[in-house]
This record gives sequence, structure tokens and C-alpha cells, in this order.
Amino acid sequence: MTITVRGSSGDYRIRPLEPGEERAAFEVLGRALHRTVTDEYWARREGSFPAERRFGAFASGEPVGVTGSFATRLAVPGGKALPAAAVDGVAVRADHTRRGVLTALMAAQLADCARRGDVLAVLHASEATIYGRFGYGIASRGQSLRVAGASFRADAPSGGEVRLLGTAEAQELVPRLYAEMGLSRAGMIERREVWWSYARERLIGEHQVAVHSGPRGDDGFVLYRTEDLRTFDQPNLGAALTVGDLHAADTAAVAGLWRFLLRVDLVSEVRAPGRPLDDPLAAMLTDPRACAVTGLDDESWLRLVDVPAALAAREWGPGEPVVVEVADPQLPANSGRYRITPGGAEATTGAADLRTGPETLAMLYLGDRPPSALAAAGRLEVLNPAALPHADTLFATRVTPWCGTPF
Ligand SMILES: CC(=O)SCCNC(=O)CCNC(=O)[C@H](O)C(C)(C)COP(=O)(O)OP(=O)(O)OC[C@H]1O[C@@H](n2cnc3c(N)ncnc32)[C@H](O)[C@@H]1OP(=O)(O)O
Repeated sequence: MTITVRGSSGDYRIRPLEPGEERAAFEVLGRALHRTVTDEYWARREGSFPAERRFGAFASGEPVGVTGSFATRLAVPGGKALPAAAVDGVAVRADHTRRGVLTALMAAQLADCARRGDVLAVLHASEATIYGRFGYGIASRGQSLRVAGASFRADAPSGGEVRLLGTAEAQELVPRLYAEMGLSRAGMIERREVWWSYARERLIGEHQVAVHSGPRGDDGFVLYRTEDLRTFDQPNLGAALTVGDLHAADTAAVAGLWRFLLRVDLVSEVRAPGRPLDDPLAAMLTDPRACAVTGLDDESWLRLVDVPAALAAREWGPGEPVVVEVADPQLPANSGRYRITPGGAEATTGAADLRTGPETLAMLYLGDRPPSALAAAGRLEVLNPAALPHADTLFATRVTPWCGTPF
């Protein structure tokens, strides 16, 4: 499948990447992200950048734009994990931007996802102004924590052991433990081999790895690195310890890992970017302000590729039935009215209570924000005001959504 897009200074051909074109396409990405692709760097990345599921935009036979995805499953409220495309490696070369190349790549990719049966697509955005127009919406947010001078309350969970692993052991154990612990929050994705092929070396190889064991065995891990903050003037500053990845089966394991991190010698502060909004740490401390929130940002952007399948698969809260009308010009098969009840959701011809597009639907889908908040912001058209409180309880979820996997 090739699409030709007319540009002011020539045509672009949008087509699937072919084997052998991976490195040239990766260099488009490298340049756009201000990174030099050396032979050594490409050797490390090659396994995570297959031609499969990748599209290129070609000008005079040369790649000038790229987008890709890897297949995964994403957990939705209620615990089901749906087929999803984890979109990554999106770039257009600087001398070809703002001519519609990304728009054409996104259209090709979304059509491909729909054909493959991906119910959802998910990405982490470099800028928050890019993806809404393609039907992606902020589906989970993350907070950055800075912890210093903290001590635990007497009633905080305790127990268990933490041990540090060597790199080889960690590279085997951490992927297995992540898979065994399962997708405990809506928004979490399966980490497939194509993801680990780079993360095993970069994430694990460049971090210290500690594993927590509770009564049932290994139940959490943390990856961290340190950066010396000491100066001649401030010899007691110690190091900043930054958490690169932390997943645990329960809050006792989270507490155990944090107790360990906060006891590491010669460390003056622990930084943990991108934690879930309901991270339990502050509530476990004698001084909750010892755990400061230093940032709050969008974390994952979701696109409902197959709206009927996505709505049918998630769990709904209590409430009177609500009919939501969706208008999706990019994937017209999604356009229609959906009757949502505590027992499920299905297409209907009944009168609509609420009307919106795919971006706002994605913002509601994992329960990150209530419909009333997005209606107040003007993103959701309210045709029947009496339905709004019911929509709030139907869309509400027990657990805060979070992806927790960088890609
Ligand atoms: C999931 C990920 O991989 S995130 C990484 C994304 N990649 C990067 O950030 C790398 C650097 N940036 C780039 O490569 C490019 O600027 C891209 C990919 C973001 C955009 O590519 P372009 O081909 O210029 O986009 P395109 O011309 O199709 O623009 C479509 C629309 O988005 C807008 N747009 C595109 N990029 C941006 C941006 N960075 N900020 C604001 N608006 C943008 C355009 O103005 C245009 O708006 P319009 O439809 O109202 O005219």
C-alpha cells in the first residue's frame, strides 16, 4: 500500500518500511531527536527497530519521515488486556516538516492498526500539541517525586528483604518478574521481547537493580542510578539517586523498596519521575512534605482504534444508562452512538446524552478524569444535563491509570 502526498516542493510516498531500510529510517529519527546514529549505537538499537509495523515517508526515494509501533496488550478498567499498538519512533526530517508528512504517516498507521485488529494505540508524546488532532488523548498522568530526609510512620507496611542483583541476573529476572506480576493498573502494557531487546541493555545495564521479596517470594523491583551532587563548597551533599523503573505487586513491596532506597548511603535525595498519581509513598511518611511533587505531566496518550470493542471490553461503574455519540472522521467506522450501562456498552440508535470526538473519549476511557470535568472544559458536549452525573459514576474507576513503561 503506497499513498502519494503532494507537497509544495515535491511528492511524498507513504508506504510500509521494507527490510533493509531500517537504519536509514532510524537516522531520520536520530536527526529529529538531535542524536547522532553511530554504528555502535545502531548495533544496540537494531533489534528494537524492525521494519515490521513501520511506515516511511519518502522524497525522491529517500526516507524523510517515519512512524512505527510494536504489538502489545494494554490493560483496561476491569482487568482485561486488549491488543494495542505501542507507537514509537515518530519523526519527520527538519527540512520536510509542516507539510503534512506526519499527518499522512498517522493516517497510514491508524488504518494499519485497524486492519491488524489493534483495539487501542498508545504513545508517549514528545510535545503535548501534536497528537490530539489524530484522536489521541491524555489517558494517564504521572508525577515526579523528590524525597529527602524522610522517615516511615510506625504503621507503614514493613517486612520483606531487598537484595541487589548483578547485571546478568537482573536481565533475566526483571523481565520475568514484570510478566509474573501482571498488569495491575489500567494503562499498563505487556513488555514484549522487541521492547526488552533494547531495554534489557539500556534500562537494566545502566542501572543498579534491587529486588524485594515478601512472604510469597520476589514481588517487586527497582532500577536506579546515582549522580554525585558534591562540590568543593558542599562536600556533604552526597548523590541524587534517580529511580528509572519501579514495579511492585503490592504496597508492602513498594514500601520495602522505598525503605531500601532511602537507606542507601551518601545519597541526599531520591528522585522518582513519572510515578502514578496515587503513589502511596507520601502517606507512609512521618512528614509527608519530605516527599515533594516536583512535576505533574501527561504520561500516556491513548487512541481508541476500535471504539465498539474498547467500550465493550472495559468495566463500568454504577449509574443509569448514558448514550455517548462519537464523531471520528479519521476512523469513520467508530462514529455512532454507544449506550453505556453498568453491564456493558453497545451501539444504539437511541438519542445521545453526550457528544464528543476520539481525543476526549480517550481521556475518559481509563478513568483519568470524570466526564463532568471535561464537559466543564468544553471538550464534551452535554445534550442531556441529567446524564452527566451518571456518566461520572459509569466512567469512574477504582485504581488510578498509569502506564509505567517508557517507549
Ligand atoms: C510517539 C513519539 O515518538 S513522540 C516523538 C515525536 N517526534 C519529535 O518530536 C521529533 C521532532 N519533531 C518532528 O519530527 C516533527 O516536527 C513532527 C513529527 C512532530 C511533526 O511532523 P510534521 O510533518 O511537521 O507534521 P505535519 O506537517 O503533518 O503537521 C500536522 C499539524 O500538526 C502541527 N504540528 C506538527 N508538529 C507540531 C509541533 N511540534 N508543535 C505544534 N504543532 C505541531 C502542524 O502545525 C500541523 O497543524 P495543522 O494541521 O493545523 O496545519
